[in-house]
Amino acid sequence: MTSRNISRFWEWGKKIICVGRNYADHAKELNNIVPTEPVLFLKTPSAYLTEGSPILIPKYSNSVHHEIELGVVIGKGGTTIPQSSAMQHVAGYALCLDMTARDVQDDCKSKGLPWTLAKAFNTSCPVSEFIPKERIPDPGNVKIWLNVNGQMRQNGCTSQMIFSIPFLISYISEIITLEEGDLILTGTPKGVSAVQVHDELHAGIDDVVSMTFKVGRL
Ligand SMILES: CC(=O)CC(=O)C(=O)O
Ligand SMILES: [Mg+2]
Repeated sequence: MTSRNISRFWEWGKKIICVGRNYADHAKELNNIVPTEPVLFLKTPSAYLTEGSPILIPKYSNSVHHEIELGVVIGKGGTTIPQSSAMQHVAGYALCLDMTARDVQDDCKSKGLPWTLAKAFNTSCPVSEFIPKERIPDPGNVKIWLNVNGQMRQNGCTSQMIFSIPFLISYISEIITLEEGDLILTGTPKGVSAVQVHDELHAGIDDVVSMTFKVGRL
């Protein structure tokens, strides 16, 4: 059997589990209630995008927003993982975008429908290179930022998360068995806004990693 390389986790086709409203400032900017339990939703592996290919706005949306997020790559699977050992299940990190068709999400919310069309379309999860866990010793205290065409739009710190990474791993693993190669998106800080065709999105985690994506349309 050929062994797979975790540094290309996006090719493995495993789960993308997303946490919403994990930063109070972002929940408030969208007039959402600050949650007392994590809000979870999923993206499909066809959402993955790596640098060099454009983010494609789907035909059915006129308002796709950027959401910059720290992604946690699972290295060791498990069910009902205690918080105390949760970090032992982490292989590393990736900077991620949770591209969101906000107009469609608003419509789904008003009708009580799931967010799949808004969140899980192809190219809705651009990712940076894989970052081995040793390169981010304290993932609960790193700056994540994003600019669009050179203008800063998002500049947050993971210390602002409502639910910590160990808590999220433990909470999620009670409901969904985590597997090697799964990715957890940990939520976005404030500053989300709509992107336009030809925009250039440039984002980073402190001085650890940066990534650039262009926007196109289907
Ligand atoms: C309202 C949202 O889209 C929630 C979300 O994805 C987040 O990161 O917060
Ligand atoms: Mg998000």
